[in-house]
Amino acid sequence: MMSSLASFWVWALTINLIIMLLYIIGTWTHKHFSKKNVPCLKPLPVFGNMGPLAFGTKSFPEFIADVYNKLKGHKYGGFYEFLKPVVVLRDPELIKMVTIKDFEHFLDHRNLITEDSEPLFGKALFNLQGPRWRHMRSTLSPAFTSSKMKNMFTLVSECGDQMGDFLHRCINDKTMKIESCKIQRADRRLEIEMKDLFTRYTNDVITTTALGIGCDSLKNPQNEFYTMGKKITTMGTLQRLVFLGYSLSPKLMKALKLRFISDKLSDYFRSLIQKTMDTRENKGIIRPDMIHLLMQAKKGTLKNEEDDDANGTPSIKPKLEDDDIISQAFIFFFAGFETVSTLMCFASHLLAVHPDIQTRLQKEIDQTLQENDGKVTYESVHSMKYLDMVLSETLRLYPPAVFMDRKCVKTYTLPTEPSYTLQPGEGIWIPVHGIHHDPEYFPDPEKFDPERFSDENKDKIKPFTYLPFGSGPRNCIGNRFALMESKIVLVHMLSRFNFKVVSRTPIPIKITRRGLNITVDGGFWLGLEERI
Ligand code: HEM
Repeated sequence: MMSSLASFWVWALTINLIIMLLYIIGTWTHKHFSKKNVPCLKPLPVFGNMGPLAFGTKSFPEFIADVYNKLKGHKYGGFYEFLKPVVVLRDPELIKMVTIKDFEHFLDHRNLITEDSEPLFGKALFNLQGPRWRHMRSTLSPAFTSSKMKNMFTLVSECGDQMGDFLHRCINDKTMKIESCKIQRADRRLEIEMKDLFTRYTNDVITTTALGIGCDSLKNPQNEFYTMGKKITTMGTLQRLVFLGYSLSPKLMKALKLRFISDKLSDYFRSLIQKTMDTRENKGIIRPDMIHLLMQAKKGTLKNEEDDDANGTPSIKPKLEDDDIISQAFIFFFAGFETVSTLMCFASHLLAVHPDIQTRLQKEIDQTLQENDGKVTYESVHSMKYLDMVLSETLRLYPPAVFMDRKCVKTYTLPTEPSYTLQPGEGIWIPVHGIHHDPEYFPDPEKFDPERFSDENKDKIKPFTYLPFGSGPRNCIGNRFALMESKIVLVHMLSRFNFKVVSRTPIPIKITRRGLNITVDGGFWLGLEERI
């Protein structure tokens, strides 16, 4: 009896000690901000302030807006990414300092994924650090100038046209098989899950422009590029856990060999690009696409018209290795597949729900096409002001990148009260979704109102409160391409079809709490009918 009582107490003491130890470890860093009198969110042991993401109780945008709103009244505040203290910037002036004026202190994104844990990601521009990032960014920038966009325009426009033709046939030819895509016939119209449709479009655009491979993912719904692209970019529950694991401890994830992308997928991608480059090299094929520009960058012959010196001598960049090229093509694919299709889903949904705005946009498109003999050209697409306003407002309401980050690389004292000095390695979050929904900057923030971006109004937007593509030298290198691609598909679609609300259209929109992709549960269903 005595011995079982003693062993009970030994067990109870041991369990208590373990709980206390875990508590001490799990809250070890959680006094970081309060000790410095910095306003901060109240953390939970181990999870810090990541609970809503870890437990799936909030969607990613809701989570970011919540962090932003809880720090209301402060220019910046503290947040715990599990055990890691992170500074959240709220004030536009501070965002300007960090992303532009004092950029030298915040050159890098936080590289949770390193080159040795995930080589394809690690070597890609987004993850590169310091001088290697500088070199790669200046090497790749010439691939994204207006003149290069103009050269790629036709390739992208062909994808938009191809999609329009396919949908036209779907409506008119009842014998045509469409089972593999999420498209259903209903009388003289189609009901379409727009995420499925637009990821097929972005897949075709990115395979033709970044990989140099022509593809028709509507006609050939199971093509391997689309299947692989979906696998790479779907951030489901497993990827969400891996992402959270990397936020908690990149070292642990590396030791456990847990990756975002399986070896099979990364080997597939690597050999695809390598083969394309070899074929181009051996057969002397030249095509106006990104792979050609990357191959020029590899040879050091990619010319940046804007960099030429005063005598007109072309500036030549240093050479790159095959692996560097493969990683950049991969990040273009990754970035282009998901973000642009997300933007297109929200844009088409908002247009269906606001038929007056849709009609006004169609009028602009019709008139511009009429003035250009019905042709969709680079100049005509870029001359459409209302189109630009509609997309800008969509990016405000639903920015596909809900937050951005920076890593401090040189000690920096924030130029505000309370004083706080960031040490090298410390992270910063900029809560884009929260800022875009702040009524102080965007009155009636939940209203879809393209007029905010009209010529008369756009200058009233406070600088550094509209950040869909980030800010400063580390902003999105693909922003021109993304906008061009989105404008092209809207022109092709709206010149031929109307977007309509159907019974399955999610109203109001509820962004999913599962996974990390910004999408809606049940899908972005819309009706599509031909214009008469
Ligand atoms: C609507 C579509 C897109 C959105 C909303 C978007 C947004 C962003 C944002 C917010 C960043 C971080 C910026 C910062 O930290 O200041 C970024 C970086 C980046 N984006 Fe995009 N992006 C889009 C499309 C694309 C496309 C189509 C490409 C490539 C073809 C691309 C390539 C990149 C790359 C390579 C970076 C890293 C830049 C660097 O670190 O120097 N993005 N993007």
